[in-house]
Amino acid sequence: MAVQRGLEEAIAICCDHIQALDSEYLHINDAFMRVAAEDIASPINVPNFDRSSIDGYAISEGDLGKLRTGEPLTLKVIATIQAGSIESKQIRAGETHRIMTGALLPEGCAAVIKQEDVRISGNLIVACGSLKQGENIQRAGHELTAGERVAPKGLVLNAEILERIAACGIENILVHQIPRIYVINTGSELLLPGSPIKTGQIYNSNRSLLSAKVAGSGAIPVLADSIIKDDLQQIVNEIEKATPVSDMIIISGGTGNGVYDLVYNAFEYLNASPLFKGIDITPGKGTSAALFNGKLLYNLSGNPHAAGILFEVLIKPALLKLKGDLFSAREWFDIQLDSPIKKIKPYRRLCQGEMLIEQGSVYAQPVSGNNNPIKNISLILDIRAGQGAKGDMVRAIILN
Ligand SMILES: Nc1nc2c(c(=O)[nH]1)N[C@H]1C(S)=C(S)[C@@H](COP(=O)(O)OP(=O)(O)OC[C@H]3O[C@@H](n4cnc5c(N)ncnc54)[C@H](O)[C@@H]3O)O[C@H]1N2
Ligand code: MOO
Repeated sequence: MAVQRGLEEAIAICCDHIQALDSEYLHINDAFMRVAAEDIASPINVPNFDRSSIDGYAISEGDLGKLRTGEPLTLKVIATIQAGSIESKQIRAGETHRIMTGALLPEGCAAVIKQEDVRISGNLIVACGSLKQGENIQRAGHELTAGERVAPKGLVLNAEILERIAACGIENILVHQIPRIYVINTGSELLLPGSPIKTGQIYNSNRSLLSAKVAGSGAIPVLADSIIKDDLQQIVNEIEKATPVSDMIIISGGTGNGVYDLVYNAFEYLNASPLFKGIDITPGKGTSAALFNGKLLYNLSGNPHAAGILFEVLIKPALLKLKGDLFSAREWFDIQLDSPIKKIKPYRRLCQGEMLIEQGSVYAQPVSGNNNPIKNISLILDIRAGQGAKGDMVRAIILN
């Protein structure tokens, strides 16, 4: 039987019932923002040869010692080495090779002197000043050694990580499949934006809210074609339609105990395994979840304010788990309220907030409900029973 749960318990129960989606190999150019499904290690040293880190002149071991005496040293330029040249050259005392940044060092090269630091006279250079052994040389494996980990399993592959993977010469990457999240909005009062509205009707804004939240979490929203009326059979049919084509189903509306709140009845009708019915938190206290054919079914409040907050705190952790993302979970942290909550209540509440920086310190400004002027919502605040006065420390997560 489904029971009411605390928020943390509800999150854990949902996460315990799912696992990361299967993986597939993708070409590196198609892997942006996908999640690595295995540790990625460099198969080679990067670079895989000793190279010059500057445009300059290669100095042999013997000539390096001479330079240390402080006397100017004249060397004959006998070659120019371009980056990309794979020809192995040898440098002898009394000679130098002009060498470009990133080019293969000639054998016997002990350091490279900057071209700005030499005087050029025909095919001779005059160098002076002391150089350290290995100066301006990048050794093989300077960036990465063969076998070194470039990206751990579970990491979202951003531009910088993809650059490192490419630098190792890896062409195909094993990544998790992207979760497809089916969004169903129930409510006989709902209309899609663009349709003429009659008194008593409202536009379905949860569809935009939830599909944007899904997309913003790096998953694919799959939207029900139409609005689903508060009708048991319609809800059941839509869940049956959604299950084979998605990895998780989010249904808004119908979490209450009114005559037409039928989503949970649909869960029961379908024999879905109940996970919880109700969460001990406001808003969203009517939120429920069940497991149907291995997929999580969530029922969020129809109230968009509640649906948005519950998506962030309850659904997002499960979505990250489905993605195989082991690193993006948000940590709750403590922050001071810059202004009071409208009404202090004797129970735990979640609310939206803005992060403010004042004189180098960070504060949270609560933003309540749907009927506020649009603000840059950057936080969700967790207000404990009795909290909410200016200066109170509350818990928060940053939205991204
Ligand atoms: N007797 C009680 N009634 C209510 C309680 C209660 O404790 N006792 N709780 C209230 C709270 S709090 C909420 S939240 C709602 C929960 O409602 P439902 O999840 O059943 O959602 P609906 O009744 O369908 O809608 C609530 C509200 O939101 C509007 N809505 C619904 N869907 C959408 C949508 N897709 N886009 C935009 N707006 C939507 C809907 O028209 C309602 O105004 O129950 C309270 N009642
Ligand atoms: O529980 Mo309602 O979901 O407070 O807004």
